[in-house]
Amino acid sequence: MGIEISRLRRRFGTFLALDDVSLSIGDGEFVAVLGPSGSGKSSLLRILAGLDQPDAGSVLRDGRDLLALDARRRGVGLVFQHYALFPHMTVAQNVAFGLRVRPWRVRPKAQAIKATVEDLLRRVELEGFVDRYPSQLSGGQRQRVALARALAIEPRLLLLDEPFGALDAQVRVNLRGWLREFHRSLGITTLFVTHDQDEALEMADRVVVMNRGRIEQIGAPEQVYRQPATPFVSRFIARGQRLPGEVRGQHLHLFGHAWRIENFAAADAHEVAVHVRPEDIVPAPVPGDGLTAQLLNLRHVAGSVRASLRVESWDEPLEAEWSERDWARCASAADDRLHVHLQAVTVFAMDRDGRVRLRSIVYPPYANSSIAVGPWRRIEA
Ligand SMILES: Nc1ncnc2c1ncn2[C@@H]1O[C@H](COP(=O)(O)OP(=O)(O)OP(=O)(O)O)[C@@H](O)[C@H]1O
Repeated sequence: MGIEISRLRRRFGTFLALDDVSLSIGDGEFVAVLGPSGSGKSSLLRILAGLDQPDAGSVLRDGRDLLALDARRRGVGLVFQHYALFPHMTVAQNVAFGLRVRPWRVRPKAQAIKATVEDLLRRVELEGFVDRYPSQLSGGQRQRVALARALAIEPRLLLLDEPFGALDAQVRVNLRGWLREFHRSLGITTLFVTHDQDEALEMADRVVVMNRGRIEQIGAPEQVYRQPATPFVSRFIARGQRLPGEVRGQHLHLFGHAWRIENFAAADAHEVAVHVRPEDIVPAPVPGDGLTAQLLNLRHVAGSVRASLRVESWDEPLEAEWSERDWARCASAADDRLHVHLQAVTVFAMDRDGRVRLRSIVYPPYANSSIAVGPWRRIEA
């Protein structure tokens, strides 16, 4: 049955940190909550953990009111960005803490606690570290101890708030794969808060994208990346960049091409936004074909090529990203001029209130510009 979060609202003074947030989390699911700083991610986590109360809304676990339970009785394991390990306790004592402080009637025997600690340290691959103090561990090791400590109480829900936030880039990347595997072996329902797109897309079963206290989209990583529901998701997840597209009459006009628009209620399109991802601006296979582009600068980064371009007469530089192979193919381009194709663009149609009503992903052909734009997908408010 899992967890049913319904219409949560949290206000700080006049500021709405959570605005009507609803989300279902399946049993054993790994969900990432992704959003920029201040979007409400931690506020949501704190309410689930029992560290804060919402002003409105409900949270049910297996049909029961989770918010009515005291934080200690929620069966929630918590890991924060800054290791909250007790510095004066050894690794083993830290991991055992949650069990030792239980009322004596439900406290396991010392031998059982020792066995649990050993088992957990083996799982987090720190079995030789029982007697060390936190100051004698690396950042990544401390976070794994924090995870073992959170798991000692056998939580039904694991809440991770930027657990790798304070670690350096390489350690973060290593721990991603490790945590993903770890979750697979344990199967505990997990909510993982991060502002790092790669981290969320690589690890989670589903991603919840938040912005200004609201959920913009919930979906599988591939889905939020390929089919963003809003211009914000497109920008934040896929580095979508705005193009000078506009709807006039029954056509979408973009860089001198006009595509006929089908099944499109003008009332739904007070405004349109046309976005392109960096990897969808590709060098044209045939010289002279496609849109003209001026190369503003070029960087070679870890096997790919990142270029800033001015396309046609559009003032705003566009970022493109290619493989070295694609770049080699068009490197014959004379001086700083080349031709590019837009392989896919996303068109959002907004109503008068700025709400996205329709979205279409368009694969513009260059030889034939009479293709209709569509199909449109209705975006539910
Ligand atoms: N106790 C509080 N009093 C007043 N405002 C608060 C309080 N807690 C959070 N806020 C505000 O609510 C908004 C959401 O905060 P929250 O910590 O949930 O964001 P976040 O998405 O987790 O950000 P970050 O990635 O920076 O941690 C922020 O603008 C923050 O300043």
